[in-house]
Amino acid sequence: MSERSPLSRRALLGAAGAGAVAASVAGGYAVGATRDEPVRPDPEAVPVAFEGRHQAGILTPAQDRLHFVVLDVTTESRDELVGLLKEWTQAARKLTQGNEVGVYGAVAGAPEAPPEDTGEALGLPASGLTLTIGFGPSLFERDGRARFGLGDARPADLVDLPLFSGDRLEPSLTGGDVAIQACANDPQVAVHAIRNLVRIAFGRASVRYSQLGFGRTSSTSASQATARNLFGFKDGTANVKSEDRDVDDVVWVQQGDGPDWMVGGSYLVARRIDMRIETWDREPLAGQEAIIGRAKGSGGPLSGGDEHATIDLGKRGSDGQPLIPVTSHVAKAHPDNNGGARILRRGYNFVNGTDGLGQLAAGLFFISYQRSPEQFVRIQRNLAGPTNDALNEYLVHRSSGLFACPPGVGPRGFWGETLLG
Ligand SMILES: C=CC1=C(C)c2cc3[nH]c(cc4nc(cc5[nH]c(cc1n2)c(C)c5CCC(=O)O)C(CCC(=O)O)=C4C)c(C)c3C=C
Ligand SMILES: [Fe+2]
Repeated sequence: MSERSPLSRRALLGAAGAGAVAASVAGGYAVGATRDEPVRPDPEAVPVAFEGRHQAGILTPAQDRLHFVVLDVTTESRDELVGLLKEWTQAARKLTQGNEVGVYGAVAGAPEAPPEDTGEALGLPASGLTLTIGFGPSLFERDGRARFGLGDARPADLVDLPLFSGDRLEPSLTGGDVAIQACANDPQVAVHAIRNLVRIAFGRASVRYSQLGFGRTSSTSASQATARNLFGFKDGTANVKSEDRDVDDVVWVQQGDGPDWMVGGSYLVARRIDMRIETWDREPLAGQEAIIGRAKGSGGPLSGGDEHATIDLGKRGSDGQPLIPVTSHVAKAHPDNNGGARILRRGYNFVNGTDGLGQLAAGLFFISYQRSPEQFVRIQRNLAGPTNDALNEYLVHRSSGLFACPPGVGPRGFWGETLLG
């Protein structure tokens, strides 16, 4: 046994505190707590449980940082794919609990060999790290040919998302076989996790693209304050929350929805949406608010009230016009205008430096989870296009991906066991 195993990275370096409060937290709820008693995991000390009925990182209160990676599987051997998923799971178990990858980790191995763990998270706590995996349509079938014997296992609605009006997708940022979402309250912890998982995949899968994110643009628990996006608006106010009565219906695949291996799982949509920041910044305040449909300061709907007041799409001003313009983003995205469709948003701001014109290469890495891809498609169809959502003038959708996230794993299970086990 290595000298540090099974201690956490922080315990290894002698920092106090982390181990003492290592209470187990399942998906953001303390063990024994009811669904009505959300707890806010201490971002520094308390690891989020890796095992459970559902994968963590979906209903878990959204952490502050993201590293999202999409990979293509380069082996065509089912055994090698299963081997990779098992190794990833073993590493993910350790990483999410604040431990190093491998038996000897970063510094306890043979000096002649490259370390098993890359080491940049030594001394850092688990930082609320969650790792969530999803499988793209191309893992099952490519160019009309089944892969890994999975042809019949592909859920009928796991197909590439349709091209929406106004989409300017870059092929290198679109599709992909496997997505892994790392969320943490420390960016170095999220980056370390993805770097080590990618390293483990060497020879079996290669990176298609990855994206760093900061400043969560959605809260997923009523215990969280609403953060702001790069247009300066509170984002996530009307999001589905883990405490909502109907959250299971919105997010988790149920028996009878499709293949049994997805029961307890969820569909992940990822879209890199570039935001025309400089153009937006020239828009007067009242114009910005009319485009969103909410007040910039409080986040309250333009129909009146504070941030969490109910939106009244029918309320009219003295001029007879709806107080929330019909082309505003919230009007177009509202369930009442989308056959009741709702989604759990879990996106992040990003800035990829500046473009060739000196403008911020920034936007929102949109992530949503839903029981069926149709929920997202319905809303996005209503938003997309120049004559629909007024916000579109300031947005460009650059990437698109749909991934089937299997249910959670048990103590001896592995990621994707219900599909490939
Ligand atoms: C297809 C789904 C959605 C995309 C894509 C999307 C992009 C996007 N949104 C904002 C900013 C805000 N969105 C807000 C609300 C909101 N957005 C969606 C869906 C998509 N947004 C929904 C379902 C809702 C809730 C509608 C409702 O029921 O009221 C808000 C308001 C605050 C809030 O409720 O979260 C803002 C602000 C940006 C900047 C963006 C792309 C870059
Ligand atoms: Fe939105």
